[in-house]
Amino acid sequence: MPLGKRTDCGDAKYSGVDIPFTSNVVKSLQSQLDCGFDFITVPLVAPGFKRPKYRPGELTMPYKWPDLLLVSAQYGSQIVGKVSTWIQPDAADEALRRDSQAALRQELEWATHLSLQACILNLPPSPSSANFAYTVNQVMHGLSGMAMWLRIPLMSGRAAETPSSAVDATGKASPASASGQEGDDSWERWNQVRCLTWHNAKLGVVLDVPAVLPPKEEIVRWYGEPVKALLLPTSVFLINKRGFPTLSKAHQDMLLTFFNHGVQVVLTGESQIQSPSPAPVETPPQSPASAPVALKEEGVPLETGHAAAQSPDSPAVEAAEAAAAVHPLRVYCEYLSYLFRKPPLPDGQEQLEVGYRDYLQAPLQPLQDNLEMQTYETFEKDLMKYTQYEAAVLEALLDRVSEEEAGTRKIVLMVVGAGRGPLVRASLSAAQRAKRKLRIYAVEKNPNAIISLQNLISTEGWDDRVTLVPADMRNWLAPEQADIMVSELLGSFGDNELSPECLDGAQSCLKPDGISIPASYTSYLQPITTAKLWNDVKVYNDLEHFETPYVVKLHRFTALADTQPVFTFRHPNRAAAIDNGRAAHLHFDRTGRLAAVCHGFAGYFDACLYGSVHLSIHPPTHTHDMYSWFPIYFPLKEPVSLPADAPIEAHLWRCGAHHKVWYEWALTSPTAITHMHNPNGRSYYVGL
Ligand SMILES: C[S@@+](CC[C@H](N)C(=O)[O-])C[C@H]1O[C@@H](n2cnc3c(N)ncnc32)[C@H](O)[C@@H]1O
Repeated sequence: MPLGKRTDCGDAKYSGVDIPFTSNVVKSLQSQLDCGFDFITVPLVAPGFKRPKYRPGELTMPYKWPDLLLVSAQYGSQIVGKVSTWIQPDAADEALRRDSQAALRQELEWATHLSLQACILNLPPSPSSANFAYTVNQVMHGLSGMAMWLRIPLMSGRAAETPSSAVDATGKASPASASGQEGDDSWERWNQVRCLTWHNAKLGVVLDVPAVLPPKEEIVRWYGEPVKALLLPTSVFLINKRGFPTLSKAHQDMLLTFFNHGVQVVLTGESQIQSPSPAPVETPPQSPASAPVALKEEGVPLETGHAAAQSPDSPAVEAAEAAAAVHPLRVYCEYLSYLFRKPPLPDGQEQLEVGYRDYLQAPLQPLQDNLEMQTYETFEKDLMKYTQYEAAVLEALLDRVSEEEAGTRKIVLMVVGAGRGPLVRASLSAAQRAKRKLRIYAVEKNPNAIISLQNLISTEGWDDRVTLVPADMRNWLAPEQADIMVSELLGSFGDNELSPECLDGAQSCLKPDGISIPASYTSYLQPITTAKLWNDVKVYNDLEHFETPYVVKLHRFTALADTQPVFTFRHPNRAAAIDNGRAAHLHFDRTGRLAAVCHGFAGYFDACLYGSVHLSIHPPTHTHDMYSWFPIYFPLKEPVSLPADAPIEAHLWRCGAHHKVWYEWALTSPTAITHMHNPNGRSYYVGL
């Protein structure tokens, strides 16, 4: 039974439980399914199993696993195997190394034969993981379904060196636990294996959650990584006054974020619910790593009847014991389900966007292509965008026409790229509010949108104020010049739908002192970790897709540095010779940041419509409640590993030829120089 029904949390509706090796897998599995878990993680081999010494070419002993008791569909959905923990393919000792490699291969092949959902492998303890990666890589290349989950401590050795910012289960700063190896960043060892296996999408991560959480940046670093599950020990839970397990606020927040990223949870360890009923503990909580402690009212699952404070022998505590008697982990499972369902469901728009999370889309080309009805409909639902335009036109009208002139002077306003008319409506509404007179030209080159515009004008009775112009704004000869030119030709990266080229062509229709709305726009770039998107591009197995920018609702990603401004365009552009080519050399400071991998860049824009009115998808200034644009993603063909603190240098060029515009990009520092992406627009360009 899944944790709950939430369309916004993907795979996270599934919870698993870790069990010891069993010779009766059917019974063990059934008991956990009855408790409410969806799958079990279980060792593939009995702990005491004596493997014969490795001899090349010799048949090794079969496992004592009752493989015929379950059908492959159950193996594929309800069982995750765990590889033996003694295995050390990179051990210094030659015999142990050879035995380990043979055993690792053998266990993985056995798991593959069973068609398990996934196999959990321990991160090798030695600093080098090359032999481990070598074997895993070979097995992965023959895999069709099964995934490999590398088990990594969430608390890396690096965090263990900076105890001041670690947070314990009660939410207080606390000395670090020993989960990570001192001085050794477990993320780096994961990265080594991932790089050696060339970012194979079958390789994921399961994170061991410690009682003492590492600093936030350690956790955030995993958001862009392929985390499949959190291993959550029962010892991390606190026991509340009513005898039920609960998690600290810090642990709850972390779990909820990972749930939201589609990450599953696996409960490990024995139940900590004591029987007979736990004594009420009124003293401050003890160390979370030791005995369970009483917690105040935080995180109490109301569904399990715990709303009011209870005495230890009250019916509620008895209920906790009774539930634990049915299955010792039942109350934990119920708590996880409660936590999963706790956050409010996303509202209408957010809910709509869930389906677009981390989904690669080709950017629109409204100049080269004619947009469809559905696309216009989507634009028009974004009320905030038009509210901002209306505010900008209002300000411009008030600045341009004084109170004294208001009754006599008529302003000529052109909406260039009018679509189905929402900017015409916003401009008329602004004029009404400003009490200024307006004559509008609605210029549109899409013959289908022109029909809609024509209908709109006559239905709304705008014929006396609005003139429809079916033309390309770049070569329309206007009967008069405009005071104000309004357009919305912006892409996720500002200029990427060729607003500069279109408006440069149209500005001959603007009076020398005329106003362009937007007045300017600036693009921004930010390096990111996004294993999901990078692997989705890799699936195409060609260069072209790595040299193409995508519009995407970024969700599972980590920002690796602050954004940097890239290109700015201002309108009207009165330069003697207009050149919309640009070259940006970007420097991203990463002082104090952890080692990470860069899978490419996220791009945004901030447009100044007029005066103080902006339209922005740049995270620091994002226009509230506006959702017309998702960010853009520029991938890197080869992900680049970044040492801690190392700055990033990147270059981006905007290039043009007579029929097209394109971007080229490269990362030039710190550790590697990538090739130049998209030379001469060979893989991607925007048609003029
Ligand atoms: C992003 S849509 C915006 C439509 C509308 N203003 C809105 O906000 O819903 C851009 C519109 O500009 C039109 N367009 C693009 N380039 C144009 C050009 N050179 N001349 C005339 N219209 C153009 C497209 O056909 C499209 O209808």
